[in-house]
Amino acid sequence: MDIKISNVSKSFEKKEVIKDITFTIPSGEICCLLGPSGSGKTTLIRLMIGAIAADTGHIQLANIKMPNLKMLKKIGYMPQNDALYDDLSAESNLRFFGGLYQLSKSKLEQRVKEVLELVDLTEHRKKLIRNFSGGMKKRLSLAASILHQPDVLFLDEPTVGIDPVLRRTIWDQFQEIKKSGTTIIVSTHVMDEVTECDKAALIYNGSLIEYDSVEKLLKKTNTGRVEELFLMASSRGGVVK
Ligand SMILES: Nc1ncnc2c1ncn2[C@@H]1O[C@H](COP(=O)(O)OP(=O)(O)OP(=O)(O)O)[C@@H](O)[C@H]1O
Repeated sequence: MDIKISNVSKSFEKKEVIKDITFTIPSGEICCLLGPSGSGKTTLIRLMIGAIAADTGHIQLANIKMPNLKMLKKIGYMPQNDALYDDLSAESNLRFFGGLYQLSKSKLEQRVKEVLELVDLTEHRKKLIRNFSGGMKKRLSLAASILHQPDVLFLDEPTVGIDPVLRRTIWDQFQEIKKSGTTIIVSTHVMDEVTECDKAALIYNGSLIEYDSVEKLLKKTNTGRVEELFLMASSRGGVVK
């Protein structure tokens, strides 16, 4: 499912936090959103999933204008802060989310089993979330976001607080999900994650300052190093043409 963002602007309390952004994410690609804290990445994701509406411009997922309730079943969203129920077990959390997506009972049980295996939490499925570590919560959030096999998956800083070994495992899972044709949008501050992506959108102070394949963006830098992309995203003046 491709995503077209056309001249989108959004203000909160008269402060414009997304400024006339236009770009298209092709179907089946992984696109990362890079930018310093407060640059507007989460707001852009919330606009794309239809959680909030743009003030001007529009967003289309597979040619359907957002927000659109019917699209919810096709979207997976892993928020920055885990939206899990502390007093429920891992599998009860998944069943709850599966109910929201209106999966049939048999499909739900099959998917709960599959996603728990994928994120390596099968043996912890009966544990309450309040007894989970941060990394386990992240993995369960990921499992919840892919339970209904979405066509497009939005991941807001999915590996914050996760050790490098687990991060590698999680990225292997993203690459597997991509192979099934799912489009993935991920916001990140982690250097090595950028090279896992097909394209990168550099966002600074609510504006899109660069959008291209990671390969081409790296060629535009002086050093060819990912660090420089972060510097580009952190300072408009740092853009190398
Ligand atoms: N609901 C809201 N009401 C008012 N201001 C908001 C709201 N949501 C976001 N903002 C403001 O919009 C700007 C962009 O925030 P956003 O969370 O999108 O940035 P971000 O790039 O995701 O940051 P981070 O990397 O720290 O998560 C910030 O100045 C933030 O304070």
